[in-house]
Amino acid sequence: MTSPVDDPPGTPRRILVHNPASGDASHGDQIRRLADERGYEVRETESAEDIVEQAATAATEADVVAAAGGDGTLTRAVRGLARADAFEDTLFGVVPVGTGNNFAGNVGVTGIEHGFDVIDHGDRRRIDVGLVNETPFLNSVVAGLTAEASADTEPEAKERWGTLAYAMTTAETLREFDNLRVRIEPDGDEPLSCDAKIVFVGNARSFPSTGRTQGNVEDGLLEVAVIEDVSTLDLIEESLQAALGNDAEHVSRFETRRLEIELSGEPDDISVDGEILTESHLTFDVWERTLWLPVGETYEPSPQGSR
Ligand SMILES: Nc1ncnc2c1ncn2[C@@H]1O[C@H](COP(=O)(O)OP(=O)(O)OP(=O)(O)O)[C@@H](O)[C@H]1O
Repeated sequence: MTSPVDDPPGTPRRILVHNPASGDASHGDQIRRLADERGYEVRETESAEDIVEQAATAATEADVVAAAGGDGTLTRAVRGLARADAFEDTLFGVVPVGTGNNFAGNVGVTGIEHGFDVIDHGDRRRIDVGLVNETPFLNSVVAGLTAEASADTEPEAKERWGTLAYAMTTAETLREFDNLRVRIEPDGDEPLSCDAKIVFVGNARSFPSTGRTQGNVEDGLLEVAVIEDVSTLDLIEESLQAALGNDAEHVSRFETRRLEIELSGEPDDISVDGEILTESHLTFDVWERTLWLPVGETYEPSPQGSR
């Protein structure tokens, strides 16, 4: 490929951080070919932590840092940009080669070649980055009954139902679960507290209320859906209703910048962009309109039904 020293002056330097294990791991040749044609240096990652490190290093060397992977890879690459304090002058490109590719879908990137095209020709937006316990996330965090089950959720179900697949998988486990304590601090409003079985916190992704899963990712707010303390059978019903686009009785929705969740007494599993972490207390925040991101044609800044 073209070496950076051969580039004419003023050519932006481009690095693609590639997770060779994402998805079905069959994309290596295509990624290298397209990257070469379009002037990217490809750096392959070796582990989850290596994604963060390689993206952080790339951000100090390049103007465009693209990540080829699934949601877990993209989130970690953004953590790398944060570590390098590089949001101001780095364009972040998305090349979807994962299983679900939820984030790519929500920003209008539909495939590998399209991902490269969007970096060159897409509108450049500045989007929010969510924070959970000071760690950046892109899509969503799920705490409660469903998070533990999410690791077992089939990729196909994940793609079809999104977050609801977790609820449905959980329903199969039929086990007791202590409530979560949730404290929401809406801007300019009194804080409010409630108990919940499941809390969904979305940034680029919303808990469907009208069937649409793209969240508003430029409003500085997280979309919170609280599923209250209902019996497991009610929970299944609620999940199905929500999947059908109906608002369900036990689902309360909020938009807020700040939120705290106390897990039930001891550390528990939560799902952060599909990866399982173990925590006992969650504090959320938002870096508003921070990440420079080229988006595809179907991206909508304020999608209907994303509340
Ligand atoms: N060589 C590697 N480099 C980086 N990560 C790797 C590697 N091998 C395995 N992994 C694992 O890949 C995970 C990230 O996978 P990723 O989310 O990109 O793909 P996916 O799960 O197929 O897609 P999606 O999240 O969109 O469903 C990391 O959490 C890490 O544990």
